[in-house]
Formats: sequence, structure tokens, C-alpha cells
Amino acid sequence: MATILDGKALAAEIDKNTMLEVQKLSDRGITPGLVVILVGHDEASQLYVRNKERRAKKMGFHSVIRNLPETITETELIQIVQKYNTDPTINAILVQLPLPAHINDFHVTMAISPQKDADGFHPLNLGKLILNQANQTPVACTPSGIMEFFKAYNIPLDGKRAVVIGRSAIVGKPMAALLVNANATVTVAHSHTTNLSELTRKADILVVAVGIAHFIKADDVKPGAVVIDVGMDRDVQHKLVGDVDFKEVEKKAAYITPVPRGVGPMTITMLMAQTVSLTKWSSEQDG
Ligand SMILES: NC(=O)C1=CN([C@@H]2O[C@H](COP(=O)(O)OP(=O)(O)OC[C@H]3O[C@@H](n4cnc5c(N)ncnc54)[C@H](OP(=O)(O)O)[C@@H]3O)[C@@H](O)[C@H]2O)C=CC1
Ligand SMILES: Nc1nc(=O)c2c([nH]1)NC[C@@H]1CN(c3ccc(C(=O)N[C@@H](CCC(=O)O)C(=O)O)cc3)C=[N+]21
Repeated sequence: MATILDGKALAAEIDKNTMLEVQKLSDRGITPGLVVILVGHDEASQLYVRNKERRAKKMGFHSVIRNLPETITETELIQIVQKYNTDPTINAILVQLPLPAHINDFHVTMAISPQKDADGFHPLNLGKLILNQANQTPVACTPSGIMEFFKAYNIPLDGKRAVVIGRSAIVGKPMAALLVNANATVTVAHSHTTNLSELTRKADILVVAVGIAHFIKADDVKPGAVVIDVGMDRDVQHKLVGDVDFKEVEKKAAYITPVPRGVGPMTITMLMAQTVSLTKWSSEQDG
């Protein structure tokens, strides 16, 4: 049976360090400020926003949630983002994805100040990550949370074969960059990939970010692999499940993340840590 990578426990441990940093800032009269902008009613986003709000309050952040109607125009949304770019009480801005179809994600991402980019999606920040120059640079929270699992459980990446399924700017692309930077040999698969299970069966490290419940079965997994399940899907009973058939795959893998309590809590923990980092970096710049 696989070792379960416990996201809840690891998140709590990292949160303790973040709280120490919050205390240090507080001693200097600084409160980290995070704004989350939610357009419309995406279900995974609402879950994420609720959990984030709870964690941000617990940590003593200045936390703002902006719920905007589905009908907002791109120009109006960008104006709201720009307002937070110059708001001195806000250090980190997160615009929930997906956005409604009439709004271009890229235009909105470009509008966020790279210094306040909570998700690390701005092309300047994503570019630095690709070039392995991401010091004092925000990095996408879900992939960086996954890297913390590898570190905490001493899972080696150097020279390993990694397969990432999914190529979104929020998970797949930054995940692939982090793994390459850590000297893994990385393959990125997506909906046009042929013979997917042939690839996944060779993966020492398998990261699945597809958004289809129980997409990966035991047959798709190499014995002894490390399986990371990013999916936040609903099964037929509307229960929260992942992209990996946990019950089957747990018997074959060496390590596996559960859903819930795997990658999800780590994403929030990295967002909190990153908000504190952005606050610190901006205070250093101010002198
Ligand atoms: N736990 C967490 O913290 C987070 C969880 N999520 C969850 O992770 C999942 C993925 O999220 P996100 O990356 O935003 O999703 P996207 O929908 O943006 O990306 C999904 C990716 O999966 C690929 N894909 C779709 N169908 C197949 C298929 N049959 N075979 C191979 N690849 C396929 C798509 O390919 P193509 O590019 O060709 O369309 C795409 O690259 C969702 O369930 C989401 O809710 C997301 C963020 C954080
Ligand atoms: N700009 C942007 N950045 C994101 O990082 C982003 C986004 N948009 N849009 C939506 C997805 C989804 N996502 C989740 C993160 C944590 C949980 C989470 O806390 N999951 C708990 C759920 C526990 C419960 O059931 O309440 C767990 O897995 O244990 C869920 C979903 C981030 N996303």
C-alpha cells in the first residue's frame, strides 16, 4: 500500500512558519493584505475562496473578497484590478479562474502588477520560472505546494521520469517548469496526446491535472510511482473526488495524494506563504 502524502498535516506545519513571519511583520506595523476576485459562480472556485478566507482570517491577514457579477466586462474587471495595484493595504491579488468566456484570462493576468501577483501567472513571473530565475518571484501555488510534498517526504526528482497531464497556466505549465528545474525528465500530456497510458506507465512521478473524476486507473500507473492528484471533481453522488481512482491506485503506487486533504490544503498554504513573501519583498523595496 502506498504512503499517503498528507496535505492537511504538511500544510499545518508550513502554516506555523508563515505565522512566525506574519508576527515579525506585525512587529513592524505591517499586515499582509490579500484580495480575491471572484467573477460568477464556478463551484471549485467557491470552495477555494471559502477555505482561503478561513485561513487568511486565522493568520491575521487583511482579507478582501470581491464577488463580481458574471456580466462584468473585461474593461471593468481590469479597472478593478488596477485599483488594487495601487492600494497600499493590498499586497497580493488573486483573480479566480476560470473567468466567464467573454473575458480573456491573459488580458486580466497582464493587468495584475507582477509585484502583487499572488498566483505567479503574470508573464514576467512565469517567464522567470521557466528560466529558472524565480528567486523573490511568486510561483503558482498548486505546483509549488506539490514541490513541498517531494521535499517533506524526501522524494528524489533528479533524473526521474515525470509525466504531467494538463497544460494549464495554473497547474500543468508551471509544474512542468518546476520539475525540469529540479532535473526531472518531463513529458507534458494533454487532450491531443495519443497512447496516454503508454506514457503514464513509464512515469516515476505522475501529476494529474485534468478535471475528470477517476481518469487515472491502476493500469495507467507504474508500480512504485509517486502519484499526485490535483483534480477537484464531483462523482455521481456529488462527492468531492480527484482525477485518480484512489482506491485502486493506492495499492500500486509508492506515494499518493488523497482528495480531499492532499494538494488542496497545500495550495492554500502556499498562497498564504506567498502573500507574506510579497508583503516582505515590497517592504524591503520601500526601504
Ligand atoms: N487542488 C488544487 O489546488 C487545484 C485543483 N484544480 C483542479 O485541477 C483540475 C485541472 O485544473 P486546470 O489545470 O485549471 O484545468 P484546465 O481545464 O485548464 O486544464 C485541463 C487540462 O487537461 C487536459 N485534458 C483534458 N482532457 C484530457 C484527456 N482526455 N486526456 C489528457 N488530457 C486531457 C486539457 O488538455 P487541452 O489543453 O488540450 O485542453 C488541459 O490541458 C480541475 O479539476 C481543477 O478543479 C485546479 C487548480 C488548483
Ligand atoms: N487563480 C486561481 N488560482 C487557483 O489556485 C485556483 C483558481 N484560480 N480557481 C479554482 C482552482 C481550484 N483550487 C482549489 C484549491 C484548494 C481547494 C481545497 O481547499 N480543497 C480541499 C477541500 C476540502 C473541503 O471539502 O472543503 C481539499 O482538497 O482538502 C480546492 C480548490 C484553486 N484554484
